[in-house]
Amino acid sequence: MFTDLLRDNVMRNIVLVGFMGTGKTTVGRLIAEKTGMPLVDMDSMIVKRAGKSINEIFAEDGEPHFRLLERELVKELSARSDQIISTGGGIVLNPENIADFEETGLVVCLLADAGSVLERVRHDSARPLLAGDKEAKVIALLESRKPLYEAIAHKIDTSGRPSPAPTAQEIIDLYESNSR
Ligand SMILES: Nc1ncnc2c1ncn2[C@@H]1O[C@H](COP(=O)(O)OP(=O)(O)OP(=O)(O)O)[C@@H](O)[C@H]1O
Ligand SMILES: O=C(O)C1=C[C@@H](O)[C@@H](O)[C@H](O)C1
Ligand SMILES: [Mg+2]
Repeated sequence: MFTDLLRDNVMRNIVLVGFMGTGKTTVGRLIAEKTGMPLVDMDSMIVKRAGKSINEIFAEDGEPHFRLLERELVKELSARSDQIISTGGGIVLNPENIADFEETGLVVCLLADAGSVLERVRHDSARPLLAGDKEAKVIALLESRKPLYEAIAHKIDTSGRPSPAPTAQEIIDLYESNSR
């Protein structure tokens, strides 16, 4: 009985993790469109609930407060099923977040090399951790977080892929083969 419940629930969510600019939001949106499952973009939900931007949360309340908001939202979302969840890039910083998501979903890590990330986030100033010398920050942060992203079992390297569509389809195929 218990194993039946576990088996029924184990692949219910699709959770996208990865560094900034790897395409979690964009690919999540496409998967939601193709499958009809609802999308929860964690950054957008945090912004909506806080009533201020991520830049404002970091500047006014500090990064530790943002990580707490993320942690609370992970607990809430991992208790639900049948959603696509696009996480923020720093979700891997707390291993409890990944453990919780793995309980009820397929966790997929999107990877991209520094050049591809820079190309994708070049004109965007909504990411406080990349303020200032964007190139230096991407290279340093990507390097320091690499082991955390590499530790995720399912990974897709999106480097040099001009379109998010093949990545979305790959994830849908993986989800379907894991749900069978
Ligand atoms: N192959 C690709 N896959 C996904 N996104 C791509 C790809 N090529 C270019 N992009 C573009 O990269 C940009 C950044 O993607 P997106 O905002 O989805 O990243 P993210 O992983 O959600 O970042 P963050 O962690 O900061 O929320 C988007 O404008 C998207 O259109
Ligand atoms: O990689 C990170 O630490 C972040 C990524 C974004 O998605 C946002 O969650 C925020 O800008 C922090
Ligand atoms: Mg995003």
